[in-house]
Amino acid sequence: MKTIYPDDSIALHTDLYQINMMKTYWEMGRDDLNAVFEVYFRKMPFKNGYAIFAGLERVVNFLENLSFSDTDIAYLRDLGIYPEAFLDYLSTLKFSCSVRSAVEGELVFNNEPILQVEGPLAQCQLVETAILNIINFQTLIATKAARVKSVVGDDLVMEFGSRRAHEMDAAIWGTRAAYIGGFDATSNVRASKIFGIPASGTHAHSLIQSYMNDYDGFKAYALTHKDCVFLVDTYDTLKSGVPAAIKVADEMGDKINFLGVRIDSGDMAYISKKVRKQLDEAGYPNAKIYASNDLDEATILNLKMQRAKIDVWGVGTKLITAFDQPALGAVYKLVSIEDEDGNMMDTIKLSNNAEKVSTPGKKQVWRITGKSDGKSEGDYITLWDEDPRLEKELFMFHPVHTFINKYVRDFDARPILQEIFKNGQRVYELPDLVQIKKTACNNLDSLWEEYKRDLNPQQYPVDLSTNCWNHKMDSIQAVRRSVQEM
Ligand SMILES: Nc1ncnc2c1ncn2[C@@H]1O[C@H](COP(=O)(O)OP(=O)(O)OP(=O)(O)O)[C@@H](O)[C@H]1O
Ligand SMILES: O=P(O)(O)OC[C@H]1O[C@H](OP(=O)(O)OP(=O)(O)O)[C@H](O)[C@@H]1O
Ligand SMILES: O=C(O)c1cccnc1
Repeated sequence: MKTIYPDDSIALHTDLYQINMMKTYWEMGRDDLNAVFEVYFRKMPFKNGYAIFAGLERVVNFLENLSFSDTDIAYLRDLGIYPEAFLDYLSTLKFSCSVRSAVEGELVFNNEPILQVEGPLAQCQLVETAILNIINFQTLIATKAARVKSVVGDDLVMEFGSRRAHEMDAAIWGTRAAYIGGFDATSNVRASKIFGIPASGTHAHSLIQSYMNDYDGFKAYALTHKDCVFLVDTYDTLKSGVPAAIKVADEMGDKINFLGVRIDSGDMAYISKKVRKQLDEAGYPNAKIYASNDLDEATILNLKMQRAKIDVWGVGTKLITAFDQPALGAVYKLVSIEDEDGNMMDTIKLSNNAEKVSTPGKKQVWRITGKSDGKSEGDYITLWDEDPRLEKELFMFHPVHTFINKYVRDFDARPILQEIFKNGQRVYELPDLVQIKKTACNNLDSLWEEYKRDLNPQQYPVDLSTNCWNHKMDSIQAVRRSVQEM
């Protein structure tokens, strides 16, 4: 019979193979070797020109609470594959790694480290799954949200996705990521309570259906609420919904704030123009038109092109499920490991595809901006102990097509990976969510327009320092030699 374990700690939020590798490391006396792993993704999500990093707060929560509970150990014992001494080792395990990461709201790009974990090999291995789980999802949704925000401009955009999200965690953390990426409010009350995101909402078709007609439904809502946005498309938007909304607004006068109407079906360009006219003619030029119905950045842009008279956008399914690209594909790779003599040995993963060959060694990413205009020149990946701020001139070149290159002078260089944990102790204070949202917005301001456009943006340069590039070439040669010698 299945054993019931009364609690659900998060230490087991990992893949079984991580624990199996931990066992190998532990039995072979390698669990404490110092290791460096880096997180990066290979392709820009949605073919976008940038991604917005999100998820660090949850990663921090996870790492700060990382320890195996009694029932975790009991469960692992019940699997019958781990000896008692190994279970004892797990039960006393305390997170002692150092973590460096991009901060939330930072712009990040493909093929650069966005988070780095350094510490005992076994621990680094254990945390991979949760870190990727969190960063992959939240960064994806923040980026999708930024794409939507880029087309709505100054219009308000509300997150409506909870009912279609991939379960409750995705609704909550996806909403937070959407807020970071530029959304203004959410319909999810719990996300609003937890994170302080403004809550916002209209009403559903069921309210109108329960009264069997628009007028009675709107009237009932108006008698029970000050702020009113009426959903006008249940039966017939132009013949019934909007006239009923106007009638109720007229009757209620100052007793309500008639904020506007929502349309949720039909040709929203055509209908919104007609609705605008009806509202204006009835003396409600300030009543806003809200729209929802499977919206995404492409549909919104198209509706704007058709001069749809929509003021507020509700976006659910296609945002929260990252409909057109359901996974970011970030990976977590070992880049350096201590040998038996205590020296750090950098590691590489080869591939026939040049873009897929990993870059060995512990690295830092520097955002290079022009001193005069603060605009981005590109990202510059160095080995950890290099500091481009000490250089007068940088030679920046494409890591695969090296003939694409430039010299940069009069630049500022800002390190992207910040110290978050030092030997298991958090040294980074988590910023307020509003501050994170502002950071994302300011970062986007410093990015040239050509990287920000929705369709076919220019590829943002992510270059390797000469030292980093030489080190990679030497490592490739060394591996090839050792393979030939076998
Ligand atoms: N003028 C428009 N231009 C481009 N896309 C639009 C326009 N109007 C609506 N859409 C989008 O077209 C998609 C489908 O709309 P469609 O009218 O087929 O469905 P619907 O109105 O929801 O149908 P139903 O009446 O059964 O609810 C939605 O994603 C909607 O956002
Ligand atoms: O289309 P999305 O971007 O996912 O936005 C959320 C959708 O959820 C609601 O529809 P639903 O049919 O679930 O409920 P309703 O009865 O309120 O229309 C709402 O009317 C939106 O259409
Ligand atoms: O408040 C709304 O209008 C709303 C909320 C969730 C989903 N769709 C619409």
